Amino acid sequence: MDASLAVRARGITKCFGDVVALDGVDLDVTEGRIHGLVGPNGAGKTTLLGLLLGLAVADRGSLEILGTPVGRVLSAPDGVAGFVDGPGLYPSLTARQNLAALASLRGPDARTAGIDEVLDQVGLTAVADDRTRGFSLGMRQRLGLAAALLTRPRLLVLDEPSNGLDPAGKRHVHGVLSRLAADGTAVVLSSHRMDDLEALCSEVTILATGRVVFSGPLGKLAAENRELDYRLLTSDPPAARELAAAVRGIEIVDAGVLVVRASVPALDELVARLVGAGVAVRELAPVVSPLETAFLALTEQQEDGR
Ligand SMILES: Nc1ncnc2c1ncn2[C@@H]1O[C@H](COP(=O)(O)OP(=O)(O)OP(=O)(O)O)[C@@H](O)[C@H]1O
Repeated sequence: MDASLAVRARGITKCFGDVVALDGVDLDVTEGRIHGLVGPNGAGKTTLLGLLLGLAVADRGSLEILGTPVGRVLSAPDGVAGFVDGPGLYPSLTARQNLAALASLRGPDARTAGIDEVLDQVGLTAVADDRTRGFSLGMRQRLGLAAALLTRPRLLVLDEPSNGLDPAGKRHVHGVLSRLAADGTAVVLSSHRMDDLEALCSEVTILATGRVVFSGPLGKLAAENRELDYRLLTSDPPAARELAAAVRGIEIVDAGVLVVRASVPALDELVARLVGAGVAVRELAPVVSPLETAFLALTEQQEDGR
């Protein structure tokens, strides 16, 4: 057993009747890391998160959470908090009353953070005494996060936590999750937003039809020899086009707004030539992120193999 692993899953299989939702899934999540779970609809993400939260048990395989093997009986593992399919809230109670109800359900001996503290953490202090019936999706998501933080979890499990959040809300929640991870909490979250995952996660697991098609550091996905399309804004577009056309390994995809298809070494060569020719590079960014490119390629490969 590896003490630094918050989750160690081996060969996890979970079926619903004839549907194999998870098929021999291995997953390692290290303490203090934010681990992203991605996959097309129906890939098994929510099912896997539900197993981590103790909402269901696997049919086969072994699961250790925070160093303790999970048995075959339904129970929430100690130190784990979070939600799938949106947080469960009482609509007729205020945000503060919802949290107070949850804290009292946990009993006087439970490790519980202060209600004001968690409301402040998620940025809901101003609406603490409003009934949650009128809360937007983003506000409900934040309150769900506050409810999870109430338990001071060592493993936080979140299904699409950025759903419904505006850019400021998303930034706020990203800050909360990053600080938790810096303090040693492991965070596992699912998302369909590749930009969110790239901004937050150090590791990702890609699921497709219940199987892991990639698991590991994000950097490993953005392999340097992979060709991507890059948008290039410079101080002298005609000169940039001419220089791009002359670099071996660069294909001009769009000559209007300059988009080039290149591997990282060819792109480096182009940037060096631009700088050498006195052309300023104002923006250079992949049109589709490395994670999304890898995700699409890996899942298409799996679809083709079926
Ligand atoms: N309670 C259930 N009863 C029957 N089938 C289920 C149940 N829960 C999940 N499934 C099936 O298991 C498979 C995986 O579902 P799951 O919800 O885990 O996928 P997901 O990756 O979270 O999808 P999405 O991105 O759409 O939320 C799907 O085929 C789904 O229909």
